[in-house]
Amino acid sequence: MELDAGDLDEVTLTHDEAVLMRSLCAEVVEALGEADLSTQAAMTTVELIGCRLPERLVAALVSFRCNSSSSGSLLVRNVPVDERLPATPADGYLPDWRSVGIATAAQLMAMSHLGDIIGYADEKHGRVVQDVAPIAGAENQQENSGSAYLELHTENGFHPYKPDFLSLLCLRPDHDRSGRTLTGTVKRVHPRLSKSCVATLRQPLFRIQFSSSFAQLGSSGYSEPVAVLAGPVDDPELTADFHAMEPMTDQARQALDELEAVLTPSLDSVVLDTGNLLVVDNWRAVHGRSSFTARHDGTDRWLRRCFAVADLRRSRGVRLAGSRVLAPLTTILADRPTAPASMPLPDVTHSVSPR
Ligand SMILES: O=C(O)CCC(=O)C(=O)O
Ligand SMILES: [Fe+2]
Repeated sequence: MELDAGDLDEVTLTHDEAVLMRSLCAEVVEALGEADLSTQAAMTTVELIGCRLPERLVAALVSFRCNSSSSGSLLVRNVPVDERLPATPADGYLPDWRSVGIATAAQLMAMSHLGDIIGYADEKHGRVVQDVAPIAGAENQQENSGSAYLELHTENGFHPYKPDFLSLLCLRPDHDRSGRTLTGTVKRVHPRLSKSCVATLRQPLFRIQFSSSFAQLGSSGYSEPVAVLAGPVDDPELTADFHAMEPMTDQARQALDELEAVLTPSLDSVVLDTGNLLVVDNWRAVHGRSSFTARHDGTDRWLRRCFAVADLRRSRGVRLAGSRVLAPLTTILADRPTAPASMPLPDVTHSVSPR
């Protein structure tokens, strides 16, 4: 069997592979029973059973983990999900993961090959698999509960422990199949960026506003200044958010606008369908979503999202022993040593208001 997946953007599981994966999912559900998913014990169970996933799928995930892909994403089709799905959760919060146990196990097993799965106490009660569904009244929110165009972003780019990978598993597409998930990477477009733009994007002249679930009273509400680009010239790491990122100088604003103008026509887009798992390299690609119309009738678009980090030990001090859930961001920041007084602060005199 050819196991070097190379630069692969897509894998479709064969019938036999999907049957094997479904039986492993059932095994995970059975083994976990009533267990709390956000514990190390549950993740060990997932990982052990996940070692037996179809070799072709594991090879693609391992290759993506180590080499990424030219699009910064990997789409896996024909992933098993539960035969009878409950209604799309109207409040974006499924009471019990076991009602979609097969899909949950499938996503966790796949993600366990990309890194260690984590959740954030600030988001959906720290769940390690979260529901992404449109919420009535939140249509225009720049959050995954909205249905308007969701601008391109690095997931939790403002967070000191942002995920290295995220995945979105589709349980239901929207009725009109117009909600397209978008991904974009600088690897594709770097020759089209001007030299001065690249030089500016490599400086820490940008700060990112915390998304609402992470912003608590008393916090500054912004990340430390960050650079948009880092690392290799022809395949840089990218941290961007075209909604929540605030350039701190006029030059930084121009550079971010140039990046957005160059990136937008180059995007990959996919209408995720039932059983499609999209994995995104959160260091190489930004993602977003086109608009769609929600009906709030129990059959709306429904994705489930999961995060993984390459090095779980980095966050040891901000998790309880045996837990995969990171403490609230305000607690993490409050416990951090303050910057030495001599550290120069970026010039914020030309700051512009966020879009
Ligand atoms: O709805 C989508 O396709 C993407 C949503 C998203 O960006 C997220 O849940 O992080
Ligand atoms: Fe996102």
